[in-house]
Amino acid sequence: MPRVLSIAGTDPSGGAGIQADLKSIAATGGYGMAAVTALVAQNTHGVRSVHTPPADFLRQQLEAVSDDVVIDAVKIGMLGTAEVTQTVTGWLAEVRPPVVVLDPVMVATSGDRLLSTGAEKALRQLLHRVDLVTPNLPELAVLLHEDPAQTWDQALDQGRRLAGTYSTAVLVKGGHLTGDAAPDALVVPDGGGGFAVTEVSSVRVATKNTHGTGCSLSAAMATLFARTGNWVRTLTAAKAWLQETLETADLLDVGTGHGPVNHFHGVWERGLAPLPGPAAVPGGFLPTVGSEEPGAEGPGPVSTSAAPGGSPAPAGGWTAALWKETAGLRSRIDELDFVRGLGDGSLPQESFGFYLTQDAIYLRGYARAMARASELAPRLQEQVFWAAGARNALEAELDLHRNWLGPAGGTGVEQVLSVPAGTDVAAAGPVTRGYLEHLLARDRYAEDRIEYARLVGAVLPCFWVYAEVGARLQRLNHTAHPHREWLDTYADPGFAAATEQAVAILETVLAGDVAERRAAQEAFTGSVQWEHDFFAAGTLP
Ligand SMILES: Nc1ncnc2c1ncn2[C@@H]1O[C@H](COP(=O)(O)OP(=O)(O)OP(=O)(O)O)[C@@H](O)[C@H]1O
Ligand SMILES: Cc1ncc(CO)c(N)n1
Repeated sequence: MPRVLSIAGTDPSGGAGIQADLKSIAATGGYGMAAVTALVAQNTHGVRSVHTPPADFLRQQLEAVSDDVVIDAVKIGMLGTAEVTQTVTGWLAEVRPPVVVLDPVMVATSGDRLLSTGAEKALRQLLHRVDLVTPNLPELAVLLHEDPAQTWDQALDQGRRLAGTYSTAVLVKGGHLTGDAAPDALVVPDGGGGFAVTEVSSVRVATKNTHGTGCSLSAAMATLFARTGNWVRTLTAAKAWLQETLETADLLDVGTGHGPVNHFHGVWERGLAPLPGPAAVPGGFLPTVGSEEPGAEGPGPVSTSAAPGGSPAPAGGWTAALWKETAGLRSRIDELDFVRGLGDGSLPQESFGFYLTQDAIYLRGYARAMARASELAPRLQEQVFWAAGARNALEAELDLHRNWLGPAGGTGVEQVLSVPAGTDVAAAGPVTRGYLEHLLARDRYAEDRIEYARLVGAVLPCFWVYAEVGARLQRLNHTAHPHREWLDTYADPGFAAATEQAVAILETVLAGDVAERRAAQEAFTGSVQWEHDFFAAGTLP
């Protein structure tokens, strides 16, 4: 568990500053520590007064930690004075923690100043020493000596200038803009004068309880980066978590002004289940890498770095539980003659040919199920993801079938593909038919959101079981394996990354209400059973 140190001011009402940081670090899977820069008498209405202990005493706090504890990440918040800022800069130079995130706190949500004007110069020096800086729009403007951005494009431009000036990654935060979205973007200098810009947007939550969102987000970023080593993943996960804390903020009853966010709601809702492993992306927010240029290929807009040869991890407690629940069924899949034969290359050609022809029929229906999921998706990123998934099943995966079967077998595939979509396919075996009926049984549920939950559960095993089987079989692989191309497709890191995104969407759906959860769980378990039957049928040409 990463050991994360917050260096910040206090909020005795618990919503911002160090108190928020400790909650955020814990909620996102870190061990939280804290050194206090300033004692702030504040509540949900504003700041009453600030007491700054001697800078030398801050130095003693910092050394007490670093002399004893290995620090995996640092989050810096309110600094208050130039002397405090210089103390932190000096300590960082000696200790060199691996990750430093700076939230350049200048003004509280309430409008109260939290950084003396004389300290801005010292803050600029500190900027050279940090890995990520997370200014809100007014802070971004002050750091650049410019006027605050009025539009998101201006904000991104300013983000690029700040990143260029200080050679540091910048998280541009759109929380202060108006509109339906709460966009954020990571701007990372590429070393050659350019920038990689990754936008992660969420739907703006209608709540006045936003006290401490900036503190909470930056502490979560420090923690999640220590866990993932990847800024894009970190932002994706942090935003998904922050969104959940904002969506449930009104359930708290803390103060009568701008109340705090609900740091632990999602964590507790999931029943204190184990946190996702470093490879998992919790929540349903799918990043668009290079916002200027949406990903054109592959099932998802982004290719993250699932470990080659490993199968995708659950995205959180719900998917972990479901994955575990189907462990018995999945191990029966591994023991099937068909799957063993695929693994050791002994599978007869006719069996593989029969399987591929059935699979070609299946893929067309499967693509329809994903297209329907795209139609019903409540969030833009999911709409894009399922649409891309449908296209990928029809193009990349079907091409594999055509190529593999070659001209002779290909005739069979072309024949089944020439039948109009949605009509009865004479060549479909009973299992193919059954599986497709399960996937496309759309009229059983009246409400769209329930049908969406059911579809997400139903299509998921085809990603997840295949990514797992693909990864496992490839580990057994010999160089001249007859089904190598097939194994390569499903053991591909791009496929694993798409699977991770699909699993993250499933996690979001499962975290919905009981009806959504039940629909997704039943559909998922049903599809794992169908996957088993589909492979089992493959041995009977
Ligand atoms: N109403 C909202 N709904 C969804 N996300 C929000 C909302 N308000 C803020 N955010 C998100 O919270 C994070 C912090 O945003 P903001 O730009 O407000 O920072 P800040 O001003 O530093 O925060 P603070 O209120 O702690 O000073 C950003 O990720 C932003 O997109
Ligand atoms: C101590 C502290 N840090 C940061 C903020 C910004 O919200 C605040 N209100 N208080």
